[in-house]
Amino acid sequence: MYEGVIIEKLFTKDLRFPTSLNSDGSDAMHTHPDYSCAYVILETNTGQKAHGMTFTLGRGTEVVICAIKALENLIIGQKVQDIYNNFGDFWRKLTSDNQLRWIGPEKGVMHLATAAIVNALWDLWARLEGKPVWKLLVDMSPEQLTSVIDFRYITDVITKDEAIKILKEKEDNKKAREFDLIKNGYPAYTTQVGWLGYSSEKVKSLCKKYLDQGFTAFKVKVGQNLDEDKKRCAMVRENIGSSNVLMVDANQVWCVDEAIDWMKSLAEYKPLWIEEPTSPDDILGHAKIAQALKQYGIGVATGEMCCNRVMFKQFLQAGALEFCQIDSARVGGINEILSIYLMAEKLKVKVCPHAGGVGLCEMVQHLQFWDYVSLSGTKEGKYIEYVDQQHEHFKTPVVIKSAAYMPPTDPGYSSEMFPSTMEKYEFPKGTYWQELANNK
Ligand SMILES: C[C@H](O)[C@@H](O)CC(=O)C(=O)O
Ligand SMILES: [Mg+2]
Repeated sequence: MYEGVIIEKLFTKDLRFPTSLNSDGSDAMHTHPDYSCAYVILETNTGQKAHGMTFTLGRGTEVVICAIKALENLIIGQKVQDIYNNFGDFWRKLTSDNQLRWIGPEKGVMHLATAAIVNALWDLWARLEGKPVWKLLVDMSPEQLTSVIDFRYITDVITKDEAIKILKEKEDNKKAREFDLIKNGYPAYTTQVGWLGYSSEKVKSLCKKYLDQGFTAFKVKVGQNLDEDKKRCAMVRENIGSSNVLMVDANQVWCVDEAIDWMKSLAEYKPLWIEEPTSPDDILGHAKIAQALKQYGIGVATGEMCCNRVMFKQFLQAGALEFCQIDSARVGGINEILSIYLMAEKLKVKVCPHAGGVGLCEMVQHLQFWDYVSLSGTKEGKYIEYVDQQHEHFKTPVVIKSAAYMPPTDPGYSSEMFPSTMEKYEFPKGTYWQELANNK
């Protein structure tokens, strides 16, 4: 299959959207984010194109582009058959270049670059198979699926054989769950109501807007000022009512003990979780916070900036998170994310993906759909994050009905953006940025 198909070209685009102008996407740590992405287009000798990306916040996207270019020679000239016949081995080659790994390994800018390329490779595979990525994953046998994963460094928690066993145990009702997914979709929560820079009036009216659309779970940003947080949480709680779900997200601003104290003060608003209370690398710190907040019914959520499967492994082993927030544009793309899902399933931790960023909703839905149909087999107590930003730039944007993600049918990873978007928002030569520079 795919005989003679070779990856011939790799293009990159530095795409930036001026979201900081309206505080869209703002939080206590990232007060002025310009939602951006390092975007990759692969082209084969047959003319097939595929699209992938990793999410960035504006400045620094050019550094990720540089790292993607450093990996380019590992991709160009590859026969796609060789990649997909042994994707786990290929993924290891991509992350183990004996010189490049020194500036990682498997973390930081190099791993963001890996994610962008690997996401494009999955888009390509799904297009060649004529399926959306979620269906490509669902249709794989446990043996095929585990063959894409590099189990190095995680066999103390899960081996390939164990993973195959877990997947086999879930095979019986897969068809029924796939029907359910197509009919009812997958529950979403929204963060759109609560970006930190939004005024109280705006938060209030957005609560109403998303309640009217059927949302029952809402996330707000906290962490800059305790009195303001109390007012905001009280107001949101009053607007969404006591039976709906509230989550709060501090985006890493606190020290460990500060996080515990701050959250004790917000406990009366009954948040389901506190997200990223402290440094994303502090596993034992998160464990301490989780332990201290258990009595208040507040769980710890983290993962959107967790750099690789080894860190996730330790978070899971240490009981440092109750909600595991994989991110489709981090770690080394789908191959590595699948290993995190498998560890979370084995250690009975809920996966609630992060999606606050460009294209993250579009991509991550595929993974959570696969998890439901093939792995965890349940949606109970789980949500995919939804933010209502930049969807208009995608050829196949997410479809949300009654606060549920509906599975896409188009082949690929839903990651393709319009050429007109690139003409306008490529930095710095796109028309939007040129006009801005000229008006200055
Ligand atoms: C800077 C991003 O918008 C970040 O605040 C997103 C995030 O933390 C989330 O969606 O969760
Ligand atoms: Mg977050």
